[in-house]
Amino acid sequence: MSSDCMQVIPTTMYMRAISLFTLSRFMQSWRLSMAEVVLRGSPHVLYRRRPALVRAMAAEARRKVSHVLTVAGSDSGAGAGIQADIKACAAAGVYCSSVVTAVTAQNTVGVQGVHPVPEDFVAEQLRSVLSDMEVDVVKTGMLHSGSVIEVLCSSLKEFPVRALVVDPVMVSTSGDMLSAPSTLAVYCNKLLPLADIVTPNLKEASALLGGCSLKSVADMYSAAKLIHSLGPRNVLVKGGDLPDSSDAVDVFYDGEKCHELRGSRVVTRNTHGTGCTLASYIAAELAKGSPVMQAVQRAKSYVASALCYSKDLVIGNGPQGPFDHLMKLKNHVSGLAQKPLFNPDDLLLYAVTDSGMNKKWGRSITDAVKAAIEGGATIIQLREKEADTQDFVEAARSCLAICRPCNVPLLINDRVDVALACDADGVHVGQSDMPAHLVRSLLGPRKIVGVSCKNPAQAEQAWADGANYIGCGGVFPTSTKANNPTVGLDGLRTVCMASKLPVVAIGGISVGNARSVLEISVPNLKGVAVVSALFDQECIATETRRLRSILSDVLRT
Ligand SMILES: Cc1ncc(COP(=O)(O)OP(=O)(O)O)c(N)n1
Ligand SMILES: Cc1nc(C(=O)O)sc1CCOP(=O)(O)O
Ligand SMILES: [Mg+2]
Repeated sequence: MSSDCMQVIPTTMYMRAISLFTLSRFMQSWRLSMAEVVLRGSPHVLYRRRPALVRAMAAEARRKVSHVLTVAGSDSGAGAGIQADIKACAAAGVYCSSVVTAVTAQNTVGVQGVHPVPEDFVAEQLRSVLSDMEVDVVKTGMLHSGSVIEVLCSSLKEFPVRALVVDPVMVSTSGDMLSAPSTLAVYCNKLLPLADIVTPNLKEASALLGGCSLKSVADMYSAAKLIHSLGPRNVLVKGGDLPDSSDAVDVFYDGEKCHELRGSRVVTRNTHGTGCTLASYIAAELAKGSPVMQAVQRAKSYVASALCYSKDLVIGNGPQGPFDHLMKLKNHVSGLAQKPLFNPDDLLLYAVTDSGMNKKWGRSITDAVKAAIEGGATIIQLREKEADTQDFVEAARSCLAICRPCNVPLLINDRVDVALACDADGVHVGQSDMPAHLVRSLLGPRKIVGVSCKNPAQAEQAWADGANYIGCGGVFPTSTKANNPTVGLDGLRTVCMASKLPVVAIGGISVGNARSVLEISVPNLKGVAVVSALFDQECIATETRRLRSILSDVLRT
């Protein structure tokens, strides 16, 4: 092939992959004028003159796909291993390539055979993927021998990636050994020091620590710290097998602090592959750019939802079935792709309804919600303390029909059942309502969960429980909520500074004092939540407009 030919073929392919947007951004960064592009004419001429530019443009176009490489064993039953990893990444919307370390014959009964792939062929697969594709994150599963681990470590040195997630698979959930005992030392000495996060279950944590017994959450704290001292940046010790616990408790240690992550235990036989799935989902979230703790929370919440959806699946006759990674694929995943995640800016003017006030002014809840949206409310919460369940569900459905076309999220106060029944956008709970981690696991990862917090400890817990935002109050005294302690502007500032989540201030806020609230100028204070300032007024739309204009004004200055 002539050198001209070699240039023309890749150029045409590259140019097809590049959007006009990418082209214009590159024209800016390469100081290339449109005249130059036009004068240089066809793509292959551009490539011949400025090959580095065209290659960089193509790389930019390619980087748009987040990519996890799983290095693991194949599970013929497809509940765990490579097959689970690919499905979990697909569910997270991330591309997943695979290097197979072993082929196993297994089903819902157990592991009938393991056929290891020779390490030089593992090395060849690694080279094929890593030398060609832009892998963001590598996730490891079954690594059956010390030499396979060594091969992986040297590949990672040659082709560094953004993060390494190590699921130290040594024993299958059915109790079968999946890696030789001699691999342990290589895991500890070579692989763990490279890991961004390692995710052992109780048996694996015990094996990594020389066989100590782990029987309580306190033991898990100690194990997490000891494993951290082996070199990984973060450790997640999974407590799914902890005896006598109605909750699934995991302990996450980031080198500074241990966090207890609680989720409700889903009673099902279909748990085969939960470890692989969790680690892969963490890898997928890291590949998309999530911070580690957020990646762990999202992965936990995904696994909890997948287990719920799979609890009655009947696949195979053995004691441990697989679960359904691509749950609700038909009607849900396509919807998820379009539905944006929670946007903290929506907290700006948070309107909370009150049926007593609506009754006083002779309005329906739908008219009140319509007026608040017309005036510029950015999120609505239905707080119906007295309503019968049936009436509440009906009202929520009618309000959703108003909010959805306006892209205004609708949350339900206290009542997860009502939110589920009408497919609301989320739920707000207080300290004595359903615990936020349960709300999160019942609603799944894509709904909004808000928690009322009056102090830093509650704010920290809300974050660990997987909430999206916190409500902090009462900022000022209020007659809308009885016996509500006031935290004042100082208390609000203290909570905002401690909170890793966005905050909305609540309690006694009105057009007269809203400016002083936003002016405490803490970046994660995103807005104000109000009841009487909007709904105990003659004209809701007018009052909402006044408040909105004050808030927008403070944000501009
Ligand atoms: C945005 C927002 N913040 C706080 C609350 C109060 O919730 P809670 O403490 O559960 O009290 P009730 O509203 O249920 O009486 C809220 N509803 N919204
Ligand atoms: C529902 C609620 N929660 C509060 C808290 O402090 O958590 S204060 C409050 C009532 C807010 O009503 P108004 O805007 O009329 O003062
Ligand atoms: Mg409540």
